[in-house]
Amino acid sequence: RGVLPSGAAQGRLWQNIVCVGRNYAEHAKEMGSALPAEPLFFLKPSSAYVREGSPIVRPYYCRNLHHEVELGVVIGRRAQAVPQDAAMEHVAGYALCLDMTARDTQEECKKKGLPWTLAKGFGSSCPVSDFVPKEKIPDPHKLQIWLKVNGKMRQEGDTSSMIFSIPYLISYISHIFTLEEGDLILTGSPKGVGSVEANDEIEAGIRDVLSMRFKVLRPKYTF
Ligand SMILES: O=C([O-])CC(=O)C(=O)O
Ligand SMILES: [Mg+2]
Repeated sequence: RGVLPSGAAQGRLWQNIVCVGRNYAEHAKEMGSALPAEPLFFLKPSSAYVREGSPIVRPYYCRNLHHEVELGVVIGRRAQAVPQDAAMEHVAGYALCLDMTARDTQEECKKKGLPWTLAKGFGSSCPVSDFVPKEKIPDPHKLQIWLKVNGKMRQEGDTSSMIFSIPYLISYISHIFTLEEGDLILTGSPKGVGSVEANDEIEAGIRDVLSMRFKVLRPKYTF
């Protein structure tokens, strides 16, 4: 229906954060990864959200914090084992998201065959923009998403280049677990991911729709 998710309306933001990896061929290539035959998923805790005005904090164990700009899809209605052709009825709208990644930690996890939680799920790893109701986005596969660091363009991608489409992803995920109102799906990063340092300013946007800014802080604690 395009209604604002109730949690978001109360400033509580989203629920589950489901991330898709390697959904753009050129990003898979820059990471040295093979193209996925099936979608790759991981989760972030809902406490990973940050909104504009709050900083992105590099986790203490990370020496190489990377930005990834991604289109977020906000679920508006419970989706359990939905077919692709009905999947978009479960979408309330969109948000721009950053999948902040401890890249050095992720490399270690990959080498050891360990899960990516430390690399992807730390507090403030999911900056999100304002909610955009779906009525404002006639075709989510025709959006240009971009990201600048300190005013310099780093990422420019077109959502038409996604390997797996939004209805395919919703249907696929909904056959694994139930998606609920307020859940957010990060649809993967285009190429151009790279490092950010303390005090850098990240600005990102969906062309002609919105933009957002976040500052990067050094870790509060070191062990
Ligand atoms: O860490 C990665 O490269 C996987 C990922 O999140 C993406 O492709 O957006
Ligand atoms: Mg990502």
